[in-house]
Amino acid sequence: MRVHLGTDHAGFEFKEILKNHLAQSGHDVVDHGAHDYDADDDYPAFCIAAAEGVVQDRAGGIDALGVVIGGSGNGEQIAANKVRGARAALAWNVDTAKLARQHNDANLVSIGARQHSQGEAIAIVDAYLAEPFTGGERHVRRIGQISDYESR
Ligand SMILES: O=C[C@H](O)[C@H](O)[C@H](O)COP(=O)(O)O
Repeated sequence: MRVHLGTDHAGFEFKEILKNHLAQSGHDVVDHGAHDYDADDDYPAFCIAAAEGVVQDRAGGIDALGVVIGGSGNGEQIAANKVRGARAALAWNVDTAKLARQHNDANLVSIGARQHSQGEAIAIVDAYLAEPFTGGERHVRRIGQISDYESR
């Protein structure tokens, strides 16, 4: 699977670790930055670029998901969700990561790197990437309602 990554300084160290982990797991990783540590950088552009990559890939039939990372994951989720077609979920444990795929078909997950040990955060991302959308009628209906609003 292709995995698009975006982070600010707060998630930079974890992003570098995650990038290696995902590559070793066989994923095709696209790093949208930050490419260098800068304590004054801003998360929106990195997260928007990651979300655009996911949406464009999926529209082209490529199996892709995204991970946006920051201190809390809050701003990163907000920024990613400004991209039309993005559904970014803030996951704060393995269960919420799985539910983001099962119920929401979330095409990005947002991680607060300051909220977890690196091992916990990797487990959250792995759980998110591995979990399929159930395709349940009620979930499809609800996601459709959000998409309808987005396209109006
Ligand atoms: O929601 C935003 C993220 O958590 C940012 O990573 C965080 O606000 C960065 O904080 P600071 O600039 O104080 O390192």
